Amino acid sequence: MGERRREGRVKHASGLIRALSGETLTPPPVWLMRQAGRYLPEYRELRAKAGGFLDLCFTPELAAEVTLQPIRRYDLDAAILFSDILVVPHALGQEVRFVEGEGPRLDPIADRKEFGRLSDEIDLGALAPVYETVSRVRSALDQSKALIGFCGAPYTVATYMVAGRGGDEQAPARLLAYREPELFAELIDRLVAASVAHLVAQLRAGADAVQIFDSWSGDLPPGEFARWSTAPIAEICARVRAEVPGAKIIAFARGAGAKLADFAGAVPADGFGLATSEDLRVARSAVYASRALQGAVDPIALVAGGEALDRAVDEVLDALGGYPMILNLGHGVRQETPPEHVARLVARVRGA
Ligand SMILES: Cc1c2[nH]c(c1CCC(=O)O)Cc1[nH]c(c(CCC(=O)O)c1C)Cc1[nH]c(c(CCC(=O)O)c1C)Cc1[nH]c(c(C)c1CCC(=O)O)C2
Repeated sequence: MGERRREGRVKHASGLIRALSGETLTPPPVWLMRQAGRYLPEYRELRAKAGGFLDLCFTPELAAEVTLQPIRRYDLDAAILFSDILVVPHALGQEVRFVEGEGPRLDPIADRKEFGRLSDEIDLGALAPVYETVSRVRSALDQSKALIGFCGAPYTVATYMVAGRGGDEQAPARLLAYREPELFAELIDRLVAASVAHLVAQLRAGADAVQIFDSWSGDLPPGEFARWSTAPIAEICARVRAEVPGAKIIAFARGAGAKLADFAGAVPADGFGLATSEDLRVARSAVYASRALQGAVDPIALVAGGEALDRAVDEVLDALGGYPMILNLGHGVRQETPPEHVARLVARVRGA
């Protein structure tokens, strides 16, 4: 077989997938949580035409365009599917609305009777436009770039399903977990199964990796964290891999802090996301050296820009460099971020 022909058949792995396979790359691959969104003028323009936020998520042509906007502008190493973690409760039959300027609103699930209204299984047909978006983006994206699919972790999604809203409203879910642990466990199990199905569908549609976002579990005390965050996420990883062997997975338990060592010991993910507040050197020593760490530039340093941003990037590169890493923020890009600061961050990472 000629050299040329062989080359043509080899799929060259992107930097993100190589880092998730345990390679140390200098410079590391870079992408940002919430890299698409309201800080970008081209997003706001398209959003104004799309109607509601969920309409945008469920219109493949537009959702694919929004996914690609930050790649065109910044040449990032990975695109993340434009969707939301709350499409899962939607596909389980819970009413989900996005109220302009206020965030998500759901019909809260406070007791067994309300839990009984949920579907037993996720309706993947209702999410067909999401998987079509994945395959459109994968065809449009250069092979050197990875496409990341995602879901919310069961605990984080449950906080929205129980409270009916976001923000600092995790108390209703925590109360339910203490008062009716069997009911809460059933809700978490329902979400584990739904998350596995949703992630497998994204991987089969062309996603190269998936990230599990646990935005709120960091606040839990260790015993509750082990039960409602670590165990369900570990189960999702194992069940996804049973259906898609070799699937690449990033687990982001935001603000796990000292709980990270046990979390990373129990969760068989390829990479672990770190929040802004983590001590990165402590985190590095707490996780097997072959697993990639991802993070954790302060999104507020990205708003500030200038030399403060350069320093924030350098500190992350110094703390996580020399091992497999992915440069990201410690949480999503904020709406007030000047778009040119993202270009500065990418240039700094690449040593330009
Ligand atoms: C908790 C959570 C949600 N959604 C998500 C999380 C986990 C990560 C985190 O902690 O931020 C995850 C998410 N949400 C969105 C993405 C798309 C991909 C990306 O660019 O990262 C991802 C990965 C788009 C979005 N999801 C949402 C928007 C804004 C919608 C708009 O344009 O009006 C976007 C771009 C809406 C959303 N969706 C959610 C909230 C609380 C809100 C309202 C707050 C806000 O508006 O920022 C739930």
